[in-house]
Amino acid sequence: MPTSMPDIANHTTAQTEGTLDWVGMSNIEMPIMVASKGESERMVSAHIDAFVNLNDAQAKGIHMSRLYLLIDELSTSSVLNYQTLVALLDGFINSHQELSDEAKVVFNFEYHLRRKSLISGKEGWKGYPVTLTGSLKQGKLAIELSIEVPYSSTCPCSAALARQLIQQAFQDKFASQQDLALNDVHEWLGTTEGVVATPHSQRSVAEIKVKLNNSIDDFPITELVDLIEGSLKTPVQAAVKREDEQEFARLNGQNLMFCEDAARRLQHTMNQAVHFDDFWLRINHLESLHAHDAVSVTTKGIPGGYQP
Ligand SMILES: Nc1nc2c(ncn2[C@@H]2O[C@H](COP(=O)(O)OP(=O)(O)OP(=O)(O)O)[C@@H](O)[C@H]2O)c(=O)[nH]1
Repeated sequence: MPTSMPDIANHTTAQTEGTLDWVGMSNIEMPIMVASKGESERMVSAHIDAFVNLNDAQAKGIHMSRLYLLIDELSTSSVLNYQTLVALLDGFINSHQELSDEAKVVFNFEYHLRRKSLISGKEGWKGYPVTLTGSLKQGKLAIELSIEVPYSSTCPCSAALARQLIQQAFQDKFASQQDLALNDVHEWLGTTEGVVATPHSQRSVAEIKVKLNNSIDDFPITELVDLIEGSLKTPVQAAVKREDEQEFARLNGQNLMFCEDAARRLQHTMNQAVHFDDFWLRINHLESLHAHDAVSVTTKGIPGGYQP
């Protein structure tokens, strides 16, 4: 490297002095090997944000290349797990000794899991948007896992209204008949005149964030997905045969929910999951009745924890 190259970051001072909360890079694209509990390590295509604070009010700027190269080393020679995420944050701060004492890194990626069909025994891939965030602020480490889980929700109000129409249609059809033949009713129920109305369902998304503590070695991505899908009961499906679709219809009918119901279910489940220090969740029902969404938000509610 020629010795005469200007080094603005080191040899100039700020035009206007001031400390900054975060300085760094956003949307760095890199392949990253991710270690998740119970899964083989796998490569994901990550979009990464990397930051340190700028504590020196006069310094021109941080050394972005140092942050980039530390992440690059993780990408090419290591695996992302709890320990390497913490080491990365330490590396950010150590590489900026006179400038920074806080660090933050955010990994966004799609994580694919094999998911089983409801009845047929088939399997298929489902991709879940995952965000892993690590920060070291005032010596305090925070590691957070957030995930989005799509599912189906059927409106309980619409179901009740549809049932009423079905009852009315039954009345209209059979009220005048003296001897009701079981076969006639059975056959009629199998027609669109019998089930004259169907409730509306919607693609819904549970967004959930959890604080991880250092008792965790590997990121519990699958565990979190299983908890959420097991609680809601109607996750969207990958491989579907007719028997799976029928079971999905039954599960939807037996798990009618407003966005409040879904949030309370997950709240209950997450309160039982003792090894997550804190949680935040947002339920989004992408309505098919309305053009807008029905939304509910809740947290564990611990002092100093997540805010709604
Ligand atoms: N701090 C800062 N750097 C930027 C920005 N935009 C681009 N860069 C570039 O990031 C590059 C890397 O900066 P440094 O990490 O200081 O590079 P370097 O001086 O070769 O590396 P060291 O010798 O380790 O300090 C420089 O070429 C900067 O111009 C910005 O907004 N802020």
